[in-house]
Amino acid sequence: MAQPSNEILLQVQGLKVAYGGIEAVKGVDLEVRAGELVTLIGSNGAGKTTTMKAVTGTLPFDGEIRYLGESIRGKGAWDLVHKGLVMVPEGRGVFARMTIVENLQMGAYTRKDKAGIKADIERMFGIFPRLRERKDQLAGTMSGGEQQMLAMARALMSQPKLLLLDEPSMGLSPIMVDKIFEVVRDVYALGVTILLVEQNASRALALADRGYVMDSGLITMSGPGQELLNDARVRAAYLGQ
Ligand SMILES: Nc1ncnc2c1ncn2[C@@H]1O[C@H](COP(=O)(O)OP(=O)(O)OP(=O)(O)O)[C@@H](O)[C@H]1O
Repeated sequence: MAQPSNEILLQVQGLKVAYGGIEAVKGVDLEVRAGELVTLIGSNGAGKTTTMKAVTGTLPFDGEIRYLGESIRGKGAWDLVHKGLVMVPEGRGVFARMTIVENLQMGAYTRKDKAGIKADIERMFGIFPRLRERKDQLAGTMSGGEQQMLAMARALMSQPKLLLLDEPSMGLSPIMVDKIFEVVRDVYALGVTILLVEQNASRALALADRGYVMDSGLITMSGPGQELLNDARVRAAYLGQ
């Protein structure tokens, strides 16, 4: 398993985001270090996706967000993708009318190394055998779980330094949820740093080095994944126990 280092890839301090007059994020602090798998859990409407959107440069915000030690303020989303900050959004967003191989090639658009891209497509087929079986199929005709795998593989093609996954298990059957969490674990084991947003708190905390609990726009608890998993308040509020 990847060893967390001391290098802070992402640092969020006093983050506030409002939609019109409504504050969705009210002062969030969090950080992700190189090699970590960190999860952000919380119920519907807690502000998780809004936090991710601010981090990826797609929403205006108050407070500070630093990626690789530099403020992201004024940097466009594409700029951040080029620097390795890549998000797989909720709802996946694969290119429906392109094949799986074409989607993977699109994921590598920031790269010029043709041989490396070809080798990485093979590597993705190793991690996601289902995609190899269907490589010439149009992405829009794949199942929800297959599209989620493709979205993750496409993101990995850009060789991210920090991969943000927004609710990858949402809307999937229990078997596919198992598969997706296995894949998240495998990708983490490859050494990719991950910030995983999830409503499936028990599965996310079981995998994560550290977790943050978000409620009504604020971080209410944080700590090692296992510790949060065993915490009575977390169990009562998010695990139904
Ligand atoms: N574009 C928008 N305009 C107005 N309000 C919004 C917008 N997007 C989100 N919100 C509101 O901001 C709050 C936080 O939403 P957000 O999507 O960040 O929550 P979430 O924790 O990701 O929830 P979920 O798990 O349901 O996706 C919610 O009250 C939501 O209704």
